[in-house]
Amino acid sequence: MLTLPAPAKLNLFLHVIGRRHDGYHLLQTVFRFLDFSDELSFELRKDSVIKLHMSTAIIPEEENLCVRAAKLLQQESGAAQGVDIFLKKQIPMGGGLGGGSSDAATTLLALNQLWGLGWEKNGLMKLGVKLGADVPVFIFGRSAFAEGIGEKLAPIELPSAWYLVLVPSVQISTAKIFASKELTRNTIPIKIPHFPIWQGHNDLESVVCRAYPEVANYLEWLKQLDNTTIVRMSGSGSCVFAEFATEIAAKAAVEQIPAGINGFIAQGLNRHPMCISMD
Ligand SMILES: C[C@](O)(CO)[C@H](O)COP(=O)(O)OP(=O)(O)OC[C@H]1O[C@@H](n2ccc(N)nc2=O)[C@H](O)[C@@H]1O
Ligand SMILES: Nc1ncnc2c1ncn2[C@@H]1O[C@H](COP(=O)(O)OP(=O)(O)OP(=O)(O)O)[C@@H](O)[C@H]1O
Repeated sequence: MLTLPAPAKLNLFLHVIGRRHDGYHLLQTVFRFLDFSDELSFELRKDSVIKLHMSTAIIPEEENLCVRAAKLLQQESGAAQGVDIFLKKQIPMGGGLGGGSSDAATTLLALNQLWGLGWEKNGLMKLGVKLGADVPVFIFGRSAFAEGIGEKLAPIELPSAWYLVLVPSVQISTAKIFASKELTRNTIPIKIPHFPIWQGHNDLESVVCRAYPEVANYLEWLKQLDNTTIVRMSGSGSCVFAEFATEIAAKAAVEQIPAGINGFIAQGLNRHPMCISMD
């Protein structure tokens, strides 16, 4: 049995700078991993079946991104073996933390190893983007500045930071937010090496806040905290976060969360937790 983490990510900013002919949006964003993860275990099977095991089925098995990733890799590589996948979810779904994409990436990395395929990272990333725009960065394995639809990645080293993440009770469809008429799609492109992250913004934030007042209220609450360096929404929401330079400051903030609001603190990582075995 091989057990591996699938970490959450934050988009420290997310600028929408245009749109492709197929409707996908051109972005500029910074991805950062968190030490807050789902857990996946993999066990080889004697037959070619791909089977998912979860304590509570959140969505139909064949729609789960782990199963879709495993089937796609099996199909593209011609692997004859199957696998039992055991998934423990911790990352909120539809929260903008990339949980489904991270589960898919960990599955591709694990099966490349277990099935003895020997694919390079680049090949796995190209396969990954077919499953979702957020999948490649989890295979890339480093904090990154991303362009294109989120798949053109350049590594960056970010200063150490802790994050208070608030989890509104709504799940948000990424496709719906990108389809909004109100979305600003013409943010002026920036040159990342010289761009201060705190000056960035998330173009999806105002669209989400209008449709989901709970998200707007959570952001307002974070903004009144002391010692924050950034307060923003991640991805297409619903989760919002505040960045702190020290763990002490993040812990002081988490203690102030009003009853009934769900949140957690996590450290920002510059490497995917599997990175040591991946490189
Ligand atoms: C918002 C982000 O999380 C930021 O990292 C990602 O851009 C979304 O990545 P994801 O969840 O992996 O998204 P996908 O599953 O590829 O796309 C879901 C839907 O969002 C829209 N979409 C997604 C990414 C992108 N760059 N432009 C888009 O317009 C498309 O309508 C697509 O059908
Ligand atoms: N293993 C999985 N974990 C979570 N969601 C999954 C999984 N497989 C498929 N999904 C589907 O994908 C949708 C988006 O899931 P996810 O939790 O990754 O959203 P997200 O964090 O908003 O994504 P992103 O930030 O990449 O837009 C879910 O609503 C669910 O229908």
